Amino acid sequence: MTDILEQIAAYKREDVAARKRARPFAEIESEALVAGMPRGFTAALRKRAEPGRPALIAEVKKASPSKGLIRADFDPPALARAYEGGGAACLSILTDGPSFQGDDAYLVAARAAVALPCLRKDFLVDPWQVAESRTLGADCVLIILSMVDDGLAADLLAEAGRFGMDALIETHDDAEMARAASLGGELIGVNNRSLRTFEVDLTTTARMAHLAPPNALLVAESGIFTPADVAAVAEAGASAILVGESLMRQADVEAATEALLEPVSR
Ligand SMILES: O=P(O)(O)OC[C@@H](O)[C@@H](O)c1c[nH]c2ccccc12
Repeated sequence: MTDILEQIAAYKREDVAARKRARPFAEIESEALVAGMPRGFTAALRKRAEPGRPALIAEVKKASPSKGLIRADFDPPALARAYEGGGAACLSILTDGPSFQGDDAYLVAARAAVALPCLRKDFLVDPWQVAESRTLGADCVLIILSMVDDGLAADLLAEAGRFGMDALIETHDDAEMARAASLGGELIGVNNRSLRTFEVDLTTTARMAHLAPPNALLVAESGIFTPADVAAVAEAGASAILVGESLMRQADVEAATEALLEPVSR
């Protein structure tokens, strides 16, 4: 059975092959090396995180394979400014077209509108994409362990480091957390949503947090809707949260961002 991850990996490999033909590695690499200073992504999260109050990575997300269209009125620079004003520490911008209606231009435009570090949210299957991400302004890339083997993950991580970028290593089960730890990941995410079944379970973070290396910064990803959800993953050990849908569905994104980060009294 081919699940969605395999489908995505297949079209990404084709897409990257085409992009590479247009811009060989030596060319994209030299562009990446002169693309300016990355904004420290992990550093910004560390600076913002407080005990019981995780730092927010706010996601610019138009649509998803599980939810379809999430936000019709979609203006990446305006959304980026709303997130910044509402207290986000960093942004995540989806650039995958086929599954998420993202675009490379959304990353460029959103980053230009704010001072926040930006994650390029896409599916990496080739180190060439890390260099490309830097040319688009990305300060951080995503490495989804369920899509890559250890050798490729290590190459992607090293490539990010070479360009001064951070990498968010995404896990979904105990075995992947063990792989993230042995890769020496400094920024490790637990996706509460299975990318294979789309099932969301917020307790995934709590079940896996104790396996994260103590020096890593832990990010709880997906399915976070309320200040109580934020408090629950913070209690489980997350120092940062990655939130898209729940904020994208609000008319006033800035106010919703502020409200989500409001501490809950218990
Ligand atoms: O919209 P949500 O449920 O708040 O989730 C955001 C983010 O975690 C999610 O978009 C995501 C996490 N990992 C991914 C990998 C690929 C695509 C998307 C994702």
